[in-house]
Amino acid sequence: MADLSRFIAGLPKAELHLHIEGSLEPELMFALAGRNGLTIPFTSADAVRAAYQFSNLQDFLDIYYQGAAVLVTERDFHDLTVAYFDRAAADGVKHAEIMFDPQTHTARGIAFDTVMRGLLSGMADAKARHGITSCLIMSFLRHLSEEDAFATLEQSRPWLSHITAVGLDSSEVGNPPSRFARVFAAARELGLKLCAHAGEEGPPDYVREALDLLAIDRLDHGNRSLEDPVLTARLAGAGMTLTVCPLSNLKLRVVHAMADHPIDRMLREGLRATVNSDDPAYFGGYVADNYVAVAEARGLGRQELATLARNSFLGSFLPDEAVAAHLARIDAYVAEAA
Ligand code: HPA
Ligand SMILES: [Zn+2]
Repeated sequence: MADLSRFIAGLPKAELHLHIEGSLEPELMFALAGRNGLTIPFTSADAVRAAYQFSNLQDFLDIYYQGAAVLVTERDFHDLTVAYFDRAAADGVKHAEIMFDPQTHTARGIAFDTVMRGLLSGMADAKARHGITSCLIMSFLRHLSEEDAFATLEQSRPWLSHITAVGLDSSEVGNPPSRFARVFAAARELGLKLCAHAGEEGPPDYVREALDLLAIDRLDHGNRSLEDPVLTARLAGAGMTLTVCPLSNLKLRVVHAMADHPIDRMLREGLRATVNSDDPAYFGGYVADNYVAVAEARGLGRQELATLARNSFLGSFLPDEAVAAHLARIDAYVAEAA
């Protein structure tokens, strides 16, 4: 397995499903709380980690929004972003499309501009230090109203040249994509790409709504699509990218055991599946750990791992020439490793 881990770490990859707030490690959480004069209800970073036991998505979200409350200044968002990229660089990430949740911050009185300045300076730092390219996906919290999402889209207007896509995250069941059809249409009018979490806990119908009512460009998670063969064939036929997050699936009990993870079934069904970390500080691993986890549990070999890495660039919002260049690097890497 050491060989396969080394192969995975060196494999050029894009990360397409990463919530930057979900990369907040407990140590940084404590440091930021101290810097900002805030108290957190834990005595140590280890105690924070010990509390990360979830039985479903909502359990996780409750603790995740609480953790994000230590992010206050532009420097906090910058430091968070730099820490993610330093870790991602070690995992062979060459490009990352990062989700952020402005409403988690603006609801606490943090200015939209503060969030944007911190994230963008961290991304510039990552480009300079590691050569990693990146872009931003502004995600709407689906437990909040359509009106709130529209207000967020309005706030983002001065920053639109720095935002590539919108997303839809938070509590899925009971908050179907249909609630956000109008705000997604407005985002599309503004030239933004569209992503949505669907089929993580929600039924295949939610995935269908994301396709038919939101006209998404990319599907986040999508696991439960497999319950519906017609939907699965449709996703495969459309070349829809699924941003699958194995360790997240395990921690949030979307799968009962990694041995049951459907990543190889997805590939066999012709789905353009990718592997991502979602909220690595909460789910126990960054992107390479996710590749290793499915490789071990499902017996994936180098060819399948390379397919997953190729899919990550094919499913990215990078221009065609950049995608082609990354694919050529993967081919060269696989040939050299053989
Ligand atoms: O996996 C997730 N699902 C929904 N919302 C989220 N916000 C952060 N991570 C997630
Ligand atoms: Zn997610």
